[in-house]
Amino acid sequence: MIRLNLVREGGGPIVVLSHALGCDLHMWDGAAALLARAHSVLRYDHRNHGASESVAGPVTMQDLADDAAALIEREAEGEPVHFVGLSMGGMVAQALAARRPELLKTVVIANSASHYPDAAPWRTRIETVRAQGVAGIAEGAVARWLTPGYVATPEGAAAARQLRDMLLRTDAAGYIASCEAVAAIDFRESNRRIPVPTLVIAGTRDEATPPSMSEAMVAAIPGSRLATIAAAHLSAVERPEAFTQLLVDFWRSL
Ligand SMILES: O=C(O)CC1=CCC(=O)O1
Repeated sequence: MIRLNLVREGGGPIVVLSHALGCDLHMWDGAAALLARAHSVLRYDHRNHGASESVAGPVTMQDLADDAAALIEREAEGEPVHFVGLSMGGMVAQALAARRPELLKTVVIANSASHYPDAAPWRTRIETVRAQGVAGIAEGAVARWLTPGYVATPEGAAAARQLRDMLLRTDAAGYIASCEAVAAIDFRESNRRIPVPTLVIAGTRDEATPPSMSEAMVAAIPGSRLATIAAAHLSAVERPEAFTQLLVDFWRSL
């Protein structure tokens, strides 16, 4: 079993937070503080990210979902959890919900995709990281993550700096392996078999995973709902109050 770094805070129903590519569990600092008022919030670093174990060699999204399943089995001790994944975390959520639904009470897939019709941008990104390290893609990544208007505020500028530092701490080989896993996803069929109540969240200003990708997931996942947030790719960072309110409203509505 891969050793995953985790933080657990608060008390109540368990909410597991799964972060984006090139981030770590601190991506959730704002949202976790709000959720921990009434929930037991468990956030973790994916393998090859943050303070979790680095594993040499290729990785698939199913490997990341298996890591999350092992974590839930150990930490939740049989209690199904609310699983919230953003971007790559949302891809883990899709894999987990199709293969291990018994572990989940609900699933939230935010700013994510079920498939990339064109893998060429991922090949370019991988080549850039091979040549220049993660620093070579840092500026572009942060520009996709937050809206310029938010970054122009003192709070947004601090968030942008924190995210950039997070990305720069990510090991290049682990980042490349994760990009390969992201580029290869195809949940278009398995999403039709997700039996868990599902909320899909789209950022209206998200150019990395535009709202059309969220609409495609909602069309595939039985009974799923779509909500939108006026934010770029890391909606939970830019709008933590709006993001967590959507989660709470969704859970209350069931
Ligand atoms: O890094 C990006 O540009 C967008 C992204 C796709 C999957 C993920 O986690 O982030």
